[in-house]
Amino acid sequence: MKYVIGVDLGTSAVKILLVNQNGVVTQEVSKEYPLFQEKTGYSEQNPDDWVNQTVAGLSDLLKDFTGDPADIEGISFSGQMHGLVLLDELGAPLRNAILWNDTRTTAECQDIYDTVGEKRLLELTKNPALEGFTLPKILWVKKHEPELFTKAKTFVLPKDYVRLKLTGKIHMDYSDAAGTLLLNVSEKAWSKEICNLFELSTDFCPPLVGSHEEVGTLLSEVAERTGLSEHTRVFAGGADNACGAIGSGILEEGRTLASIGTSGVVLSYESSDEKDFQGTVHYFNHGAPNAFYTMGVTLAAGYSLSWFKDVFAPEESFSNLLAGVETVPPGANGLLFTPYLVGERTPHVDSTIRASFIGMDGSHERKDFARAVLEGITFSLHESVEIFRNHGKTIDTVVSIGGGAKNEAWLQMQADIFNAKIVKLASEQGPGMGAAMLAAYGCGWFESMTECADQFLKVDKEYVPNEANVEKYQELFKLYQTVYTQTQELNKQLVKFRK
Ligand SMILES: Nc1ncnc2c1ncn2[C@@H]1O[C@H](COP(=O)(O)OP(=O)(O)O)[C@@H](O)[C@H]1O
Ligand SMILES: O=C(CO)[C@@H](O)[C@H](O)COP(=O)(O)O
Repeated sequence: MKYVIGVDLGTSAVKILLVNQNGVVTQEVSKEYPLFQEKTGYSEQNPDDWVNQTVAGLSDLLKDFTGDPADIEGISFSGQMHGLVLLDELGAPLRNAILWNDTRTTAECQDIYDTVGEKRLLELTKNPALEGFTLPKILWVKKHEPELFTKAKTFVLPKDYVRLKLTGKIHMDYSDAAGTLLLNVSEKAWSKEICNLFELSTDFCPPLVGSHEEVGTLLSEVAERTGLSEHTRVFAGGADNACGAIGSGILEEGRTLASIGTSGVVLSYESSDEKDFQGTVHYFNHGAPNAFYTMGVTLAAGYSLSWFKDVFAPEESFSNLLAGVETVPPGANGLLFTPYLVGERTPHVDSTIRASFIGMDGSHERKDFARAVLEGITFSLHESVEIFRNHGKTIDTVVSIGGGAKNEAWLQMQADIFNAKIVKLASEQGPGMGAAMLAAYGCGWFESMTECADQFLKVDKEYVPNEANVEKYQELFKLYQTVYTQTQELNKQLVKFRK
């Protein structure tokens, strides 16, 4: 039997899947790394933690693998998007990576609008200037750490750094480059116009490749440390949401994905770059050749639940924490939660808004709070579903992946809040599966990504909306939406009291 490996470099951990030619996940390893939040709005990771944990994970996987390592034909990557990894001329990181959920760059986003113009930026990149994207982070380092910036030879995104250390070769794929705000998304080329306006030489941007393209083989010392064969073929891989889409079969018009990792996204396939959402949702290149996707992003989706667990039940498992939420009625007995722990992106581009619990009552128990957190996260994702519906998309079926697909009550809640059928696949690890599928397609096992999806992806269970709950949630969603407008000004005034 032949195998491929999908490496998903998430924000909480790297998750590695060994997948056989039938699409069955035969082994899984996960290794965590820390997140550094030195100040409010800051979010960083050490790029070498990613590499060390990926190598350690691959080595654990190979220790338990009973076959011949030469049968593992290919490996590919999925990675948290947008994170800035600045490299010196030797390819060493000059500082910690500044991540997608770091919102320190509001001033730099304004600079981008002032310099490029809002309309022109949308024409070139198909996206607005958002704090989480990479160009604002580059400009922040240029302004605040000028000496360090003079040593910067190039930049990469998180999974590109790991791939660089595994192969010695530097690349960035289109689906991830789309989130930098330096790519002309339609032309699939670095925008000379934007680079010139910010005095960035085009050498500063790494060579571009397609997600399924072969970029080399493993360095011999990496093969030795992991137990993999030196001949393992390495394929570029893609942005985690592009890979999540591939790993969930979002490969044709009309397909929708809800992914709840650290962030949460609602994503829709686009066969062309021609639709106009006026920047209300992100518009990126897909990991599948010549396709696109649109998506709305909740910054703290799974992160809200992990935060709640870390603060109020640090010793307990997620399943313990969520035990009993199904016995609490919709609306959590009058408790609402908004998940703005690190600010928000969709539909409110706002780096100063913070989360709220509204309606706390002396009778509330922990399970009411847990249900309110799940509902708040799901309401936030529903804001993106509504944007898509308001632009004429039909959303009647949604594939759910990530943490949100690990809990039955949460899956049913998604069906009731989105008022759509929710599909849970055999593996909820969409991005890792998508990366494995890119390697399988790259190895030539299939004629197309769709053929690969037909073979690899299996439906496990479907959840249909409960009419009575749908009605209750429609009323609650309107109340949820007013919390943002009612707390926006209050949060601005609280900024000076934050860390
Ligand atoms: N058993 C569970 N039930 C519900 N949610 C879970 C469970 N286990 C993990 N999660 C959620 O999933 C999130 C992690 O999802 P994952 O896709 O691995 O994230 P990332 O790719 O960002 O590292 C956590 O933040 C947590 O909130
Ligand atoms: O910023 C975005 C998308 O624009 C995030 O979705 C990141 O890509 C992080 O993903 P996870 O760690 O939540 O998977």
